Amino acid sequence: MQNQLIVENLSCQRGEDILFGALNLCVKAGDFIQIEGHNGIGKTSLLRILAGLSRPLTGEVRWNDKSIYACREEYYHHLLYLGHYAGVKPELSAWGNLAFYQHTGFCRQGEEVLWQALQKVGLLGREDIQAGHLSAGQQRRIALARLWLSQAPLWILDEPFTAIDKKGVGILTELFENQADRGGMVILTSHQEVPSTALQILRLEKYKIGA
Ligand SMILES: Nc1ncnc2c1ncn2[C@@H]1O[C@H](COP(=O)(O)OP(=O)(O)OP(=O)(O)O)[C@@H](O)[C@H]1O
Repeated sequence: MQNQLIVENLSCQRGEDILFGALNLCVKAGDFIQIEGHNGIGKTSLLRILAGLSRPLTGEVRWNDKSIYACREEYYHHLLYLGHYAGVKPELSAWGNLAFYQHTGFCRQGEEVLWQALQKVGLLGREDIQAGHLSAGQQRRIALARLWLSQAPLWILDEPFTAIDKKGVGILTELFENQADRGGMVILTSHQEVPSTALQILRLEKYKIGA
């Protein structure tokens, strides 16, 4: 069976506000989806619900026909979530961070792929510096380097292009297209245009309560 993420009748409340409701979505192998909408509409809130990090007001998220809360271990094995915070360990080097991720995540193994990942994100030559001493953009690149190691079928990425230059956006977009081509799934948010013809857009505005 191919992997599938099903979202049924999802609604989300934050504070006093219901941000969106009646959201249904079926994400299949090969899908590359951008969640679109203005600041504050609820994109991050939606991604956090899809990643199982917060609960919806109503509705359910299912991975391969099981509630994500009922198959947490399997789901987290299959999911790579990159949120606003890089999730990088400041006391470890770029190399150390990636080696740790390789050890704990669902990853391609071996030093060669780790060097390739460092090269892809432009951190060759800086691999031994403690991450905490690198710039915000360079720390972000350590987080993004995980994408080149990951074998997780589902990638949920909140603003992956933040602090990334135009060339980097092109390289990442190609990686996302490859992930979809090999039967994976990518769901992301972005405030900049994503240069891909494969991209499907989900406009959150459509699910705004009272819209
Ligand atoms: N834990 C919380 N408690 C109360 N309100 C919250 C909480 N988290 C988010 N919000 C509010 O929910 C709304 C949606 O936030 P969210 O971060 O999901 O929007 P977004 O579409 O990702 O925005 P942006 O494009 O600016 O990143 C905002 O008004 C925000 O202030």
